[in-house]
Amino acid sequence: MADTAQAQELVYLVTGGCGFLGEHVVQMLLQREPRLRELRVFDLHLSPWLEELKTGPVQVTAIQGDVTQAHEVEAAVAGAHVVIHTAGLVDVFGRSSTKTIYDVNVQGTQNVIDACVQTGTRFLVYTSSMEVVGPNTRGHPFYRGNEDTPYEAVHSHPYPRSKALAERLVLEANGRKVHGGLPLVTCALRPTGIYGEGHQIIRDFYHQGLRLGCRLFRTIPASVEHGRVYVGNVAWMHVLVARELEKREELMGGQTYFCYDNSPYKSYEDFNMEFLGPCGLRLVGTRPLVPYWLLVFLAALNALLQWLLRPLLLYAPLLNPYTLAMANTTFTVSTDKAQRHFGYEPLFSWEDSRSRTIRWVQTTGSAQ
Ligand SMILES: NC(=O)c1ccc[n+]([C@@H]2O[C@H](COP(=O)([O-])OP(=O)(O)OC[C@H]3O[C@@H](n4cnc5c(N)ncnc54)[C@H](O)[C@@H]3O)[C@@H](O)[C@H]2O)c1
Ligand SMILES: C[C@@H](CO)CCC[C@@H](C)[C@H]1CC[C@H]2[C@@H]3[C@H](O)C=C4C[C@@H](O)CC[C@]4(C)[C@H]3CC[C@]12C
Repeated sequence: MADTAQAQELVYLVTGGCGFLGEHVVQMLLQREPRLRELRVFDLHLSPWLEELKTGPVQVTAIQGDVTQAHEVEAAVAGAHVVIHTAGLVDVFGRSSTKTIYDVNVQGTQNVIDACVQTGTRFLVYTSSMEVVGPNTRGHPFYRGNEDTPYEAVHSHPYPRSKALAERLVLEANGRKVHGGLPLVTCALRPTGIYGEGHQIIRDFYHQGLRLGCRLFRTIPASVEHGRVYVGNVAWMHVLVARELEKREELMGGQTYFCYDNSPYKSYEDFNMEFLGPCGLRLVGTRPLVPYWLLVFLAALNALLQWLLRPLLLYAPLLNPYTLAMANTTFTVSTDKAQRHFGYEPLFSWEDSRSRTIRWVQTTGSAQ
């Protein structure tokens, strides 16, 4: 818990604070922000673990609310010094309509910005995504790129499009006068694929592997590298940015930062095997066992079935043309911008991140 010897004066608001990343941000703030007086956790669905936090030295206020409702957002933001906006609809599988994705990710972000302006909150950290850059629909590789690497960002899917629009809103809001006359200071963090305790897709792959006799079958060439970052390090970056924005507003205001750490560059499937292997699963094949044209066909078939079945039921498998393109396109980041701008170093080593994730898969994996 926070060091109570320092003056506890700050009020933070974390939107989406009960999500996969949001929970880690909440825990990290409690452990690593000694100036915290109150932590407001705003989410559509409040988690039971919040109750346990209410007995600590920091006042934890749980707020059940919807970012699409401007009045709810404004009430939550009023009096906060810093807002960390992680709430979002993460959907690349077609579970939600395009309109719902835009309402939550774009209008919800606009509501957060407006609430900061109206109530006088000066510091806003936005959780963006690598997907505002790519991979693009043309499958161009982004190999060890950084924030300045030229890349043709072409979005056809509502999720990356919504994240790109929302990120632009946040960056354009930097410098706007908030209530009281001082400027708003904003920045955006762009995680690559996050992994760690609470990562639902790893759990799904684990259960799929168990059903297939402790095997998974390689579908993506091992040479396609996919950027991944440990959730604890992403949370740590959020906490550091929130802390440093005040001191370095000229340098950091309006900036974007990829989230990175020392996780190895691997294909999506080989990376997952770093955790699933020690849990008893095996990846069969050194090369893809299914020809690529067949995967393309199956992905298109899934999209067609989703569309045909929509009036009757929700059919949203992992494989669709977009997720196939993502998994099959190299997108890796190599940058030190966060280190240069605000002194970020990963808090968790790769070995630590890996063993924490393995432990989590082992303990929660069989409980389904
Ligand atoms: N998971 C990743 O690999 C990844 C990578 C890059 C960026 N991101 C971004 O990180 C953020 C968090 O993602 P996550 O993986 O933790 O997702 P998540 O779904 O686990 O968490 C999102 C949280 O937002 C909440 N939320 C959704 N709609 C809301 C609404 N209308 N009002 C209030 N709360 C709402 C959800 O209840 C949930 O608790 C998102 O903005 C996402 O775009 C995630
Ligand atoms: C072809 C399949 C057979 O094994 C594999 C499908 C894997 C996909 C389901 C995932 C491959 C890449 C993932 C995405 C990536 O890690 C980055 C993301 C950014 C973030 O903002 C949200 C999550 C995600 C879109 C993530 C989702 C799952 C993949 C598409």
